[in-house]
Amino acid sequence: MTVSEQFLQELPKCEHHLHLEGTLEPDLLFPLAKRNNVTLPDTFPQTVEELQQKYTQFKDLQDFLNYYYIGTNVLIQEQDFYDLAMEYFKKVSKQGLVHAELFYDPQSHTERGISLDTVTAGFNRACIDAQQQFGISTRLIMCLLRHTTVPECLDLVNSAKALIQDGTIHGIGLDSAEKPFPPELFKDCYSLAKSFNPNLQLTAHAGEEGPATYVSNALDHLNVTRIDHGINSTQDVELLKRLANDRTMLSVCPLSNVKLQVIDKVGNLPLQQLVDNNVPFSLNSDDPAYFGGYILDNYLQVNREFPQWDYNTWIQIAKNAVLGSWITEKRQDEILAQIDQVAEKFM
Ligand code: HPA
Ligand SMILES: [Zn+2]
Repeated sequence: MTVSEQFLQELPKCEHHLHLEGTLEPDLLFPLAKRNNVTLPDTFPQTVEELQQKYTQFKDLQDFLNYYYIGTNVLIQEQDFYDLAMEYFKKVSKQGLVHAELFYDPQSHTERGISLDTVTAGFNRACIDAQQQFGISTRLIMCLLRHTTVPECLDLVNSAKALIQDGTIHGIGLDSAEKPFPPELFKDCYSLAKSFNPNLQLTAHAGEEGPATYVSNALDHLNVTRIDHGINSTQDVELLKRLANDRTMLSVCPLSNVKLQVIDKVGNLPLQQLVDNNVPFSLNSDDPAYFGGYILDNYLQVNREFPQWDYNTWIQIAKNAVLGSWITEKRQDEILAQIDQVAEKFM
């Protein structure tokens, strides 16, 4: 028996794996290119329809990233970053999202001469407005691009010192092409960032295309307390026990995994194995403009392909997402109470 879609719509949801640059829909990309006089490469699709067609399938993570980084070129002014994030908040405010922890990739902008402060100011202003207008609480997570060099990442961390110290940047993440760049390469970058603020939270993409050892190495060498994707953790039973014991949450991205051909269908994700091993995970959209769905779409597809999950299973997933969020106990209690209210209504 599947649960009702109305229940999943109303269930208070927390998102932990969302790249703000990955919310750039084709129908915003082209107007921004025009507004900022940015010429896209000749080989890039020239219309919204052609671009949407391209987004129906990617060969792998790198194929997607090639489009993703071209897309970032249209973001120039502080207002562009604000508009981008606000479009995302408007959409997910209608999908039951109550809390969002948001990645952004400063190096994809600083390499084009756009300052870290411009990018962060635009995104942060949108976060403040999202709280006011939609009641969505937020955290910003600055990602290091693993295809760049360690000295470049150290420079970024140093330039972010004040933003890390004042908490504007709440966490550090690690993204981009995974397999050639194992997590331990970035050990010094993580420890430097943490030295700026002991309350800084740490996470990293691992075990998306890379093996389970990348997940263990991220835990051992980067001291992360969360793993992004992490689905290949299921290759290692001892690792699953460790994740369960330490309550290390995996931020899983079902539609992304299918679009990047990490898995052939959502139903083949090892989610039942995670449930059975008591490994906490949340369901997320990753780069929704590219992967064909926002957070609710991910919940709905998982429900269709895991029809054995009942209301209790879904409520536990929603609660694990709250408990894995980097928020105060007060905010956790608020969201947990909202979940109980919805549970009462449907069960
Ligand atoms: O899914 C992803 N994986 C790695 N890097 C990324 N950068 C944006 N999205 C992703
Ligand atoms: Zn990601």
